[in-house]
Amino acid sequence: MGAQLIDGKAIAAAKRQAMKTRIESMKAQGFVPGLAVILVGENPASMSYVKGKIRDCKEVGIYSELIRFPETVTEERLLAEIDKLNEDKTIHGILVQLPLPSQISEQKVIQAIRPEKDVDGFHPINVGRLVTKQEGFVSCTPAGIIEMLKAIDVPVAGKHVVVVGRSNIVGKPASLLFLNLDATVTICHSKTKPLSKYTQQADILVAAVGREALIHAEDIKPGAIVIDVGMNRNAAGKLVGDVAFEEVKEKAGFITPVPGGVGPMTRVMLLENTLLAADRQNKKG
Ligand SMILES: Nc1nc2c(c(=O)[nH]1)N[C@@H](CN(C=O)c1ccc(C(=O)N[C@@H](CCC(=O)O)C(=O)O)cc1)CN2
Repeated sequence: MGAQLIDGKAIAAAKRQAMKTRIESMKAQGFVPGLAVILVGENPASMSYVKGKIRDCKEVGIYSELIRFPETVTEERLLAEIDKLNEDKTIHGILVQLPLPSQISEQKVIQAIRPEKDVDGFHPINVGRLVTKQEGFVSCTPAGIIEMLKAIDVPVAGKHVVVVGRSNIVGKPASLLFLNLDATVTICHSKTKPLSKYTQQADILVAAVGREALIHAEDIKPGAIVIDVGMNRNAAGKLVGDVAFEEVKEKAGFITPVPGGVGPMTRVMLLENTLLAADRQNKKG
């Protein structure tokens, strides 16, 4: 029997629909949630992601500003813009699209954003809050993965979750989120040998490495939930994940597609984080 597909696109669409009412009621109370998106350069993928974020904001009724800089912008200029947005009362969330050109320190930029406006959840204060299970912002892709599991009614407590990948954006925060939900977590990476020894034990397997067909059918336990975070272009230029989808879907219990799985959930969680930021800042006054 084949796996059930976890349709991230449909889950995200339902979430956006539900948000519209919430935003209407925020507006009725006299405030409009606002997001500023900073894009440096003309990387086609980044341009397309940013366009999607602005489109999502428009759809649900979030005010958005797109601020663009040339590839050659200085770190100082970028930091000055973030300072301005930190003070702007109409902006509740600030996002700087990554990656940034080499003359700019990503860490400096991330740390310049006020933690209350850090809707990407990348600021060390928000990472620390996740570590210590306090209220903050959680990075959008890991938060989207948890929302997907909620949508299909899969409890996480007591499950063995194996996360392959240890990036600051996905692998590490995903592992912490699962741990905070009482899962038993194993983190694997490029030096884990043999990888399949660990992945075969996973009730929930998260593949977040960025390598096409890293996970094959023999690498998973029958009935496992397989979450594919990979976004790779194959030889034919087609977008594919880290999981060999056609073979793994025959053995898994649930599986996410690429595209249409984790990607749309990443987008919708940015909207959720922006609403959360707006709510918190409105309450503080
Ligand atoms: N500041 C940030 N930069 C980056 C982040 C991030 O969360 N914050 N993540 C990625 C890019 N990203 C969002 O910014 C992102 C990538 C892909 C998708 C998505 O919906 N993908 C689609 C397929 C799109 C395609 O066809 O090319 C899918 O999976 O269905 C959403 C968000 C790096 N930078």
